Amino acid sequence: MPDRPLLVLIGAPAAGKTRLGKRVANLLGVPFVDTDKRIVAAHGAISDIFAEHGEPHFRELEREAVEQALTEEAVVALGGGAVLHADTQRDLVDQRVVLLTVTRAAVEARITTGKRPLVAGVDSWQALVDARRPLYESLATRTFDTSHRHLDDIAADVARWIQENDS
Ligand SMILES: Nc1ncnc2c1ncn2[C@@H]1O[C@H](COP(=O)(O)OP(=O)(O)O)[C@@H](O)[C@H]1O
Ligand SMILES: O=C(O)C1=C[C@@H](OP(=O)(O)O)[C@@H](O)[C@H](O)C1
Ligand SMILES: [Mg+2]
Repeated sequence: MPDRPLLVLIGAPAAGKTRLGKRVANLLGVPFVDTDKRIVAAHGAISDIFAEHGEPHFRELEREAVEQALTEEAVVALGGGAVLHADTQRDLVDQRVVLLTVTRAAVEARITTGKRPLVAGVDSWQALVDARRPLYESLATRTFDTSHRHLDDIAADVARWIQENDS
């Protein structure tokens, strides 16, 4: 059998995919792959890619990173918009996909960095999430909400669920 992720994390910007994914990988003793981090390492800052080449170019770079990550035995965190790519939607159908959710109220304190070109503030975050919600939900095997609990506790729940459903 070819290698595949133990888990793929999807969901809105600042839902906690990157931070939670790292913790779950540590608990399971497997590598952690964040597709955005790979894009930045290979091509530079995401805001610069958007500014210089536009979102469609970023989505193609992202697709390459996702395609590679889906061949690795790792916990994989995708960028929030990676699921917009039709090939990625198709590839996620037979993966274990966890959707992370967060409320508007809880996300407000998390989106202050300016590192996400599509998220200028909480209103643009909300519009983006409203548009994507059906897609996120259709791809998810399970959903965990990150609004009110510590990441360590949520990561422990996710890792336990994977160990109980090991296939
Ligand atoms: N459960 C949580 N409680 C408090 N802060 C959180 C929680 N989950 C994520 N964060 C914070 O939100 C920010 C975005 O997290 P990150 O993992 O980068 O999200 P994503 O990868 O989904 O965009 C980080 O500053 C992180 O510390
Ligand atoms: O939702 C999106 O379209 C994006 C989310 C970001 O990742 P996070 O979801 O990890 O913040 C990053 O890939 C880029 O800014 C675009
Ligand atoms: Mg992230």
